[in-house]
Amino acid sequence: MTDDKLHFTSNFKESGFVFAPFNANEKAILFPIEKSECLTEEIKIENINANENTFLVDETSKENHINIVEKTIDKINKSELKKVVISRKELVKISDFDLLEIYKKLLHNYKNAFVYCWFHPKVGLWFGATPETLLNIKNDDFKTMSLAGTQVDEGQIKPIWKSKELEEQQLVTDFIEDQLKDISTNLKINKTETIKAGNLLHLRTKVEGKLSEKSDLKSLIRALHPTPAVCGLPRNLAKDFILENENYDRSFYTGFLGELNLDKKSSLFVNLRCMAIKNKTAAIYIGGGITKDSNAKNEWQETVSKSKTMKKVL
Ligand SMILES: C=C(O[C@@H]1C=C(C(=O)O)C=C[C@H]1O)C(=O)O
Repeated sequence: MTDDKLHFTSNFKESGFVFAPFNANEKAILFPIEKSECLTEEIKIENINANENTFLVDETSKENHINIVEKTIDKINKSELKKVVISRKELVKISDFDLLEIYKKLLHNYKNAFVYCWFHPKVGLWFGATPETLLNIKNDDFKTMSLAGTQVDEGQIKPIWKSKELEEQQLVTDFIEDQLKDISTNLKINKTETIKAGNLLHLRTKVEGKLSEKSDLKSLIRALHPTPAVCGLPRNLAKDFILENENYDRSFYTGFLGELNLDKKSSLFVNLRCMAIKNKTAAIYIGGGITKDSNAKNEWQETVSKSKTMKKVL
């Protein structure tokens, strides 16, 4: 960027790079294309040190997370809530911080993720390696996905998914279909498949369609974000529950980021497997979907597994 001012999107008709928070009522930051300089550089990623550090479990965070997950399961059993994504933030001290080294390690380790490093002097420094596309759109043809359900990749040839994960992911697919049916045509829901994201496996269903003439990019983004992959169902109830109970600010985690209206294309990703760096401390953000069939200890373990995506490069 050619200045350090904060710019925001107003209607998603602007061009540039967008960085949007989880809370869709808050403004999305824009690096406007007319104030940006695009440089391309090839990054060599050989000689990557593959040492894995060990990180101690913070027992207080563990207890807090288990408590809030139990409260969420209870709420789901007693209300019309079907799913809520509960997350937490874990602080990790970094001894020798090297921006380029971290970025190279992310690229090296997560070949099929959208790997990014984002900085604004008034907001801070973020890194991520996300497996989830919010939206790819060219002219009016768009692609999105339903991504949910998690298990650790132990090299299993044909992973077996329990009904909890299958149902949880189906909720996301049904939500996406429902949200898109009035603003699109030619909607196609593909077969559900297993994908690998770092040390984890997820269930993914690709969805594609054509944006209706009477609709626009803003309504498409609003229809999708936040999906129940990162928020819950019903969306507004889940969002209120998250804002009241998570006890911390998700800020840009589970928001979205990417290129907006460049050459008639937008490529937006859900901000997952990410961290914000401040004062030699990384704040790693991790969460998971809670349904009536969740087990609080397993949900804690799932966030520990997800945190390894970022810990591996620190
Ligand atoms: C919320 C996160 O991931 C999301 C939740 C998942 C789940 O509950 O199984 C799986 C993939 C993502 O949609 C995260 O990584 O922090």
